[in-house]
Parts: sequence; C-alpha cells; structure tokens
Amino acid sequence: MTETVIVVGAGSAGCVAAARLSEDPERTVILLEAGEDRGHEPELRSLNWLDALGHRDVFYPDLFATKVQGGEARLYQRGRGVGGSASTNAMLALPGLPQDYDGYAERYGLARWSWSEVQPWFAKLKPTLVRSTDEELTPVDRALLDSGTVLGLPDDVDAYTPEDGSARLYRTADRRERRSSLELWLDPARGRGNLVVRPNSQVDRLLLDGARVEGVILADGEEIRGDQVILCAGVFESPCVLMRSGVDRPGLGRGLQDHPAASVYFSMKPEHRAADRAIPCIGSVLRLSSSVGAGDLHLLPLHGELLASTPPSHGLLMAAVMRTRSRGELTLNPEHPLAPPIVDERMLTHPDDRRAMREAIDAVATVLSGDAFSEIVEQTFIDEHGTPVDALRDEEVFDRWLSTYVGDYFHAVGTARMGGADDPDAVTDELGRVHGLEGVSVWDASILPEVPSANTHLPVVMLAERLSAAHRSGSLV
Ligand SMILES: Cc1cc2nc3c(=O)[nH]c(=O)nc-3n(C[C@H](O)[C@H](O)[C@H](O)COP(=O)(O)OP(=O)(O)OC[C@H]3O[C@@H](n4cnc5c(N)ncnc54)[C@H](O)[C@@H]3O)c2cc1C
Repeated sequence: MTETVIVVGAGSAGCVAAARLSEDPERTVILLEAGEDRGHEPELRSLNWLDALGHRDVFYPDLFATKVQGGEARLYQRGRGVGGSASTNAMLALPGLPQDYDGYAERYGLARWSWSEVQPWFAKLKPTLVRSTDEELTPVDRALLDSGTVLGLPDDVDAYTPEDGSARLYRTADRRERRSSLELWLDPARGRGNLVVRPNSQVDRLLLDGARVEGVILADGEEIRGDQVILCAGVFESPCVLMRSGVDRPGLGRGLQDHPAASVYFSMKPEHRAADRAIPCIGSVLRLSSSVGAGDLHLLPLHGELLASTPPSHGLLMAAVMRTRSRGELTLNPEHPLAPPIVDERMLTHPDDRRAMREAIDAVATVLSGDAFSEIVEQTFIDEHGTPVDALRDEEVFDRWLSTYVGDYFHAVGTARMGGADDPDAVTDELGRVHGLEGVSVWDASILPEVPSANTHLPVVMLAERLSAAHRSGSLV
C-alpha cells in the first residue's frame, strides 16, 4: 500500500470521495462517520421525502441556527449517519446556473471552477438522475407546471438548462427508490479490501506534527493515522474540526450562505386532498428572475401531510431566493466544543436579498390567484391564525412575517471557502487543500464560495467527483 487516506464524514461528498479514492487498490481508505450505518432503512430509500423527514433518528437533534438577526434559534436540518444529508434530503437535483460558477472565477480568482470547467462534470451526472413523469406529479405540481404563463414565462422547460419557466424536477433516484451518494457510490465500493467504513466514529481534531497532519483524533481519544485527511463532515462540522485543531484563518466559519425561503400554505378543495404517499411529494419548480438577478428565484410546491404543526391535506408554495448576498457565521460552542456550533445565518441582511424575497412572495400570490391554482386551492394562509396571503401586501406585515417565518433551504455553504493563500477569507486552495497545513483538505459544501442557484447536493457531488479525479492526477481536469 502506498497511501492511507482518512475521509471524515459519509455524506454527499464523503461517500463519493471514499468510493473514488478506493478504486486504486494501492491506496487504503478509512471512512469515518459520526452517526450510525442505517442509510438502507425503508424510510430513507422511499421516493416520498416526507418519510425521511419523519425519521428523526437520522438528523442532528441539537443543531440550531438563528435565521435572521434578532430572531430565535431554530433547528437546522442536517443528516447524520452513513449517507449523511444525501440520505435524508428531498432528492431534488439541479446543477445551478452558469453565472454561479463564472462568479467563482470572477470574484474569487477560481478560474478552474468556472461554468465551462464544471459543466462537463454536471453532464456526466445527469444520466444518474430521473425526471418527473406525468404519473409522478401531484395536483400541486400540475398546477405549477401550468403557471409559468401567469408570470409571462414558458411552461415545462428543462430544469437542467438555465431557462426561466416552470419545469419538472430531476431527482437523485430511480423510479422506485433513492439513488444518492450512498447507493450510487459507496455501496458498490463496500466489498473492497482497501476500504474501511467506520460508523459511530466522531472526529474531534487533527493529529498534527507542526504543520503536517498525521491523522485524526476521535472524540473518545482514539488516534487514527494516515497520510492524508479529507474533511467531508459538512458545512457545520468541517470548519469545527479545523477550529478544534487550532486553525485560525480569519475566514474560517465565516462566509456562511444559504437560500432564504418562506412558504404560503393552502387548503385544497376536497377532490384534491388525497396525496398518494407513494409518489414524490415535490415534482416541479418554477424558476424566475427578480429585479436584482437572473434566474434567482424558485417557487417550489409541496403536497401532502407536511409537518405535525400544520394541518393535513394541504399544500404549500415555497418562495426561495437562490442567489444571496447576505452572509452569516458559525463559532464553536465554548462550553461544549464537540457539540454542534453556534450558527448565526443573518439571512436577508443585504437589502437586495430582502427585495428579491418581496418579489418572490408577490410571484407566489400571483401564481396562487391564477387559473391553475384557483382550480385546486380552497383557501391560502401564511400562519397558524389563518391569515390570508393578501395580508403580505402591507410592508410592515411582510417584514414581521419574514422575521418569524423565514427559514433556510438546507443549502448552507461557504464556511471554509476556496481562494488564494493571500486572500484572508480563503481557507483552502482551489483543490480544497487547507492553507498553512500539509496533508489536510476539505471537499464538501464548506468550500463553495457562494451558494449556487441550485439545491446543493448535486454541486457537492460534482465537487467531490472532480477533486477525487484531481487527487489521482495531481491537478484539476
Ligand atoms: C432535510 C434536507 C433536505 C435537503 N434537500 C435537498 C434536495 O432536495 N436537493 C439537494 O440538492 N440538496 C438538498 N439538501 C442539501 C444537501 O443534501 C446538502 O447540501 C449536501 O448533502 C451536503 O453534503 P456534505 O457532504 O457537505 O454534507 P453531509 O451530506 O451533511 O455529510 C456530512 C457527514 O459528516 C458527518 N460528520 C459530521 N461531523 C463529523 C465528525 N466530526 N466526524 C465524523 N463524521 C462527521 C455527518 O454525520 C454527515 O453524515 C437537503 C438537506 C437536508 C438536510
């Protein structure tokens, strides 16, 4: 054996990294995961995301985030266990827009992460996805697919292209079950003699000899030695492992971005109330542009029995701002450094983000009053008091509502971002190697410098695929 690589965290990125790196029989790969190995339980395989969402044992119970300044800290959903968030997410798969990646090149000097560089990698991932068929659409999906025209946009465009309009979603699934990082990458690799998968192994910090990393130290004190450590512990934990190891780059933990999202609920007319648990509960999206960005808003529908806190037999339209300028940060919990960090998202602090959200909610109201939704919707409401969506026309009501109800879209990135060594806010170089240390890299959502205009699983898989290839060849291809 010539090299031992320790991969920390078995989620979207870690499953890909461990599988790809262990293709070389000369390399030993040890995949360490804090949670259990239960990614094959039926709830996590189900095509209906609500089954996974209801399986609380596979989420971190104690990760909280303050969404907006002055607001309460609320639970942040994050998958825990082999499969990570890739086994608990809603399976929606989008690559993002050319301007997202061209922005990485322009604003952060990351020319090798421009759209022309990443597009071929997204093209290779497309055959692993399925696109919603007519049979898989809920009544709410069908109404949304007919609603682009209400906003002057085309209906039923291809979501994998940058065009605005209503679109059927692609999913990390086949026609029967989830097919994500665990199923497509890690499972086929598990029989290899040079790959060890260790659940219930939370990494505390790096094992260091000066600036040279020699392995990791687990929370129970066990030392595991290796030549390279690749952190894939996710946007909240990879920076914490570095912080607990004494890394103090100014940008570490800063630069956190997510998509702010807020939902308008509605009760359905009786003939549309039954949601079939077997079909995916989200099958479409409507992409549009605000006055501050192109393709920067998503309207996403959901149909079915949602959360315990909301009435059954209803649906919602969620408005999400997909290009954001606001940034938050995370810090270690001073009393319990091994517990989840303190997360302050500071969403909507930038006026453009607030303006984009205003326009997104106006678009929701317009769509809900169009013919397609009037056919199926009985009543709209924006809170537990049954306040109708029209109340949001008032700016004061709108701001109060946002401060209480705006959430994230589970798409956090940016807490250990890529950039040059002379860029004080950069934590890693363009290959994910941590500046100032030798032998440790970050390959997960933490290193994306801005949140792309997409649900983040597929961009993270693209990142891990590309960095795995670079690890083999020595440079980005
Ligand atoms: C509820 C939910 C719904 C989502 N829906 C979608 C969607 O539909 N489409 C989409 O594209 N994206 C979606 N996302 C976002 C997407 O899943 C994430 O962006 C992506 O999975 C992040 O990948 P990652 O590898 O960075 O982290 P993760 O997949 O979160 O993996 C990190 C792993 O590291 C482990 N870990 C953490 N700390 C340690 C430690 N110290 N030692 C060892 N292991 C550790 C964790 O337990 C976890 O398994 C959703 C996310 C959630 C939570």
